[in-house]
This record gives sequence, structure tokens and C-alpha cells, in this order.
Amino acid sequence: MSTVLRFLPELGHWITHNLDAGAPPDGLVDAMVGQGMAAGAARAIVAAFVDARQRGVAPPVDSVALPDDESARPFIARPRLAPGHRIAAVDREVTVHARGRDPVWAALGPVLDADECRALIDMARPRLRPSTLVDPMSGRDVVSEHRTSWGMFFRLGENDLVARLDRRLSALMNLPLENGEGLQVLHYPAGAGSEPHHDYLAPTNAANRESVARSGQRVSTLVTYLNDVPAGGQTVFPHLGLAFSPVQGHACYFEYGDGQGGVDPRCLHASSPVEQGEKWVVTKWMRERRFVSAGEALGG
Ligand SMILES: O=C(O)CCC(=O)C(=O)O
Ligand SMILES: [Fe+2]
Repeated sequence: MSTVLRFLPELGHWITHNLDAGAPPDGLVDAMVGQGMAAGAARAIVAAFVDARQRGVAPPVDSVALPDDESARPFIARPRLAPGHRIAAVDREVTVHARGRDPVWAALGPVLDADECRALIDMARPRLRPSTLVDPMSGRDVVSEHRTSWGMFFRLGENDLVARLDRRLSALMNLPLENGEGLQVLHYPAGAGSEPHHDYLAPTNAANRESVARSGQRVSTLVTYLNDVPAGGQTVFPHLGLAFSPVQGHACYFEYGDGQGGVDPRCLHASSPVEQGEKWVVTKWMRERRFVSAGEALGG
């Protein structure tokens, strides 16, 4: 079932004209809402025009189908990453080597210096555990049968270096420090990679639903490479045709949450297997609101 939404052809001309001129889709949605249109309708109409352009087909003339299913809500990116070639992130200026707009992604660096990378690896190494996957049926964590990575979490601000990086990365990602989850370090031995996945939390189990209820959805990810990988180990995005090279101190950034629960499935990604050497990364995930861990919610 879907509802058909009608609009004046003049509105369609205006949207096409502005998209041709390079206007960002979220700005068009805001302008339409400013003229009194309901946000859901504005998002659906602009999304239909953006989608038609991406597929190389004619845009709608005077109507679009509005899905009744909330999970099929059209996604309009609301970019958070600051504009420009260099971004000031508290104690470091980070270069934007390349960026994309829809979805928002960027190759950034250097985000960490070599000493910071080595110190994180040394602190993480004794705390690593085999990475787990959530079993979609039981919702329990299970160790993957594939050759996989090892991981650990730091608590937010748990020591001076972690606190400095929490501040730097949240400034770079342009969201409040408190919206950040604790840093995660992952280690991939030779031959290990990860399966294609989304970083946002699917509502398939109670733990994810409760986490989203506490802190909102995840909205953006920064993966920083802690060592040089001689071959393999790229972060790959199959829908975007992108592969980020694992180079020490440099980072892969992407956005997939609209801040209102909407998520963008095009940000599916994986780590390709490490062909030579090993791979270490540190990941920062950002939420819509202050991050409250399950332990904190229990008063722990
Ligand atoms: O190791 C990578 O390249 C990607 C890491 C990742 O997907 C994650 O931490 O969510
Ligand atoms: Fe990921």
C-alpha cells in the first residue's frame, strides 16, 4: 500500500532547476517546509527527483508515491562534515583529500600521528577479544565462523590520550563529544576481513532497539587506520564503488543517519581481507543524542 502525493508541475520545475544548479537536496526540503509543506511530503518529493537523476530516468511530473511503511521513509542526507579543504579539529588541522555529497563521505588525514597510533595499539592489544556478530534470531553475540578480526572498546575519556582523541574526533565529525560511543580498536590478522554490513542498528533484536531508544540511531562513522597495510585491507563500499586505502593516521568518514531515525542503506561497507601484513583501525561512531551505554542505563 502507498499513498499518492500530488504536487504542482511548477514545483517540479523549481526542484529540477535547483538540483541542476547544484543545490543540496536537504536545502530544497527546508525551503519547501518553510513554505508550509509537511516535512514527510517534502522529503518524499525531493527524494523522488534525486532518485530519478541517479537512475537516469525522467523525474515525476505531478505526483509521487509515498510509502506507508515508516522504515521505507525517503532518506535525505543532512551533511555534518564542515566544508573546505582543511577542517580544524581542536588540536589538529585535518586535510580533506576527497569528499562526496550523496551520501556524504570523505577521505581525511592525517587524523592521528604515528605516536598516537602506536600508543592506541599498545593499550588495546592486551584487551582484544574475538569480534562477534549479532545472531538475528536470538539477538545474542556469536563469534563469526569466518576468519575475522579482534576488537575492544575504550570508555569515553578513559585516559588522557583517549580523552584527547574523543575531543578531536567529535570536533572533526561536527557533533557533541557526548554523542560519541567509546573508541573501538579492531585488529585484523593476515587473511582476516569483515562481511559487508551497516553501522546503524537494525531493530532485529531487543538490545539494538533499547540502544536506539536510549541514544538515538548511529549517524556517522570515522575509521582511522593505525598502521600501513602493505596489500589488501581496504574499506570498501560496494554500492558507491569506493575503496579507502589503509594508510597510517588517515581515515575513512561516512554519514548515513538523517538525525531523525532515517538511515541510508547505500553506506554498506566491509573490510577486504588483509593480503600482506596486518591491519589495525580505531572506529568512532556517533549517535543522534548523548550516548548512554547499557551499563550506564542500569546504573553501572
Ligand atoms: O576495518 C575497516 O576498514 C572497517 C571497520 C568497520 O566497518 C567498523 O568499525 O564499523
Ligand atoms: Fe562498519
